[in-house]
Amino acid sequence: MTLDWSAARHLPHSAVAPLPVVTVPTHDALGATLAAPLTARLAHPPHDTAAMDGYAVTGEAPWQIVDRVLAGEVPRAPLRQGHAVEIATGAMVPEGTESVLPYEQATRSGDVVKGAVTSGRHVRRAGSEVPDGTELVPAGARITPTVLALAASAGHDALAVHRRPRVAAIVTGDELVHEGVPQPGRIRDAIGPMLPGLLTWMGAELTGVEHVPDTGDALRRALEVDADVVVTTGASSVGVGDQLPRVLTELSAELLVNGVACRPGHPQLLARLGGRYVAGLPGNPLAALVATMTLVEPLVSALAARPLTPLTEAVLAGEVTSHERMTRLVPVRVEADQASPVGRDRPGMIWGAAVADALAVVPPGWDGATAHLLPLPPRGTSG
Ligand SMILES: Nc1nc2c(c(=O)[nH]1)N[C@H]1C(S)=C(S)[C@@H](COP(=O)(O)OP(=O)(O)OC[C@H]3O[C@@H](n4cnc5c(N)ncnc54)[C@H](O)[C@@H]3O)O[C@H]1N2
Ligand code: MOO
Repeated sequence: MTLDWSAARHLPHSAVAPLPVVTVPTHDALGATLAAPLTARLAHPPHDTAAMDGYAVTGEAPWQIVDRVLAGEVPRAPLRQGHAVEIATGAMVPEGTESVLPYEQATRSGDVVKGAVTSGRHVRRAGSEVPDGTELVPAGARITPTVLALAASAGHDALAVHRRPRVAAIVTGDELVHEGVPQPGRIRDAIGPMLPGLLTWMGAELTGVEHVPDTGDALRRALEVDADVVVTTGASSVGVGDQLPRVLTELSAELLVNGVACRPGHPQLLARLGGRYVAGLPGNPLAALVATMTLVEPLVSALAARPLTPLTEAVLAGEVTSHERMTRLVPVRVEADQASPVGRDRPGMIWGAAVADALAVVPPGWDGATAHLLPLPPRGTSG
């Protein structure tokens, strides 16, 4: 049951329910999804606040300096005409304050200060930025560091969220080594080092990367890990050492995807096993990246109650040939709205993807000018 690439990418969204809603302390909510709109529990600023260091004043200059209020203090009395209170940025201004005169615009002589003010300047009025009860961020948004800052400033100690899906990675392949230059017949593990950053970037919480020998028993034991999703690498094809399809059949797993019509990455699969999902990535590193973006990213979004990540679109420059039956996923650099293939994109090569911004989606028979893009983690601008 090989699926068309686009259908395979959409399938986790239609077949997988979000993780249940839990309430977590705000400081633990980074990366989770808001299960309810984030609303302001208090006005912001909560009180009339000085926006500059200087003098809170009212009426016409000159003013007699009668007091000083620092951030965190409560003014001792309302401000009267002709009076000034020395004030710090962020401090609560006395009732009756019209404006704040910054030090730079003030002329002080003893306890008397003068200067030109515009009425209302440099005072942030209570609730002027956020009235109490305002809906700040809708349900379904990912809790980024700035959403977390907003939640805290809006008075939330706990948030109702769909937590980040917990993902365990299992790397198979008796030929793999994890340090140094491999001996003949062996190869360095490239996928184990790639998965943590990729999974974290897409909003999952990685529980660990386990290296497992190419035996059915070892794989079966490893699949018992406590996680929402188990991502396996290698062992997905039809070779004698390729245990995953056989083990999943023995365990009566429900196969949701078994093969995707794409190049590279066609021997990828998705199964439901007890309360967990198993995503099988092919062993070739570029194929594994394609499968992660095709099945795991939408699966993580679905479990986290987020919409399917929208694809961007760009003009596809250079010589790109389509496959007659398969969707090709081509590493490209993106500048303005133009995507240029970087080459070095054989299934066993990760070089091209390492210098690419996205994978261009080239459907079967494509001969258009533009293509959809699957963005990869940002790589900066180092060329
Ligand atoms: N008779 C067939 N053979 C193959 C088919 C097929 O349809 N019929 N499909 C080919 C395709 S396409 C791919 S992709 C691979 C998938 O193979 P597996 O998922 O079973 O992976 P392995 O056989 O274990 O490894 C394939 C290749 O990748 C290297 N590898 C594996 N893991 C890693 C890793 N963590 N880091 C770096 N490189 C890794 C491994 O040494 C092999 O060279 O099957 C084809 N064969
Ligand atoms: O997934 Mo394979 O070549 O399509 O690497």
